[in-house]
Amino acid sequence: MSDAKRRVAEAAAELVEPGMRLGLGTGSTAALFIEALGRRVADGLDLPPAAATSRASEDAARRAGIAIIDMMGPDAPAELDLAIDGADEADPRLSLIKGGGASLLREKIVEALARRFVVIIDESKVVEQLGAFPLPVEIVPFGWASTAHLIRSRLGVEPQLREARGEVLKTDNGNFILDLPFGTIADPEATARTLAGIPGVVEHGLFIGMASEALVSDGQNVRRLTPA
Ligand SMILES: O=C[C@H](O)[C@H](O)[C@H](O)COP(=O)(O)O
Repeated sequence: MSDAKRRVAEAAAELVEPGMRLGLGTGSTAALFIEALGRRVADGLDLPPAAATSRASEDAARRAGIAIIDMMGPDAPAELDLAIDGADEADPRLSLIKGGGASLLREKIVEALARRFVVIIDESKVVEQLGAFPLPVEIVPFGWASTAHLIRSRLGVEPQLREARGEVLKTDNGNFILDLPFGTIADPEATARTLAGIPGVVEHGLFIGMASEALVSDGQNVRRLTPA
């Protein structure tokens, strides 16, 4: 699917116009978008500093010659023109599961600022119902097992603490990730509300009502999807 990722990344880079305030996503597809955007910047596209959604994307943007906003400082923006990011699943309403790369919190903060949020995905990510991809949830480390118990009892799913290289994974924000293997999420809004009401949950990877459109590729063509 790397041809598909490259095609949507390049199509997304063509959406960028001079002066646009951008949000830069995270993950393998977003990384290809950042590279493609960097080539346009090298060719003279003039952009104000962009908001990156992870340390990895900040580094990728700097390598590509794209200036970055200090999102820890007082100049973090109130609005962006366009955010571009990948996703793990998208349903016909363009409700998304995100966070496979553990960056869902910064992604949600940045993408909520965007007047237009374009999702770039390959065909394998388009689903009728969300949930085959385990739903990532960012939680604070304090009491993480208690938070997992509450999630289990309120949602009937067995949370898995995410590890990487044999250690508990820490996000860019110093938090942990629980992955929730629902199989199917019958009511994403209700699931999102339940998770938001559990102490210790910082944010979940359901992005509902945020995406304006998706660019989807099978490796040959790119089609545009809007929320059903
Ligand atoms: O935390 C990571 C993000 O939500 C990614 O955008 C998502 O996991 C998709 O990544 P990829 O483009 O590598 O499949």
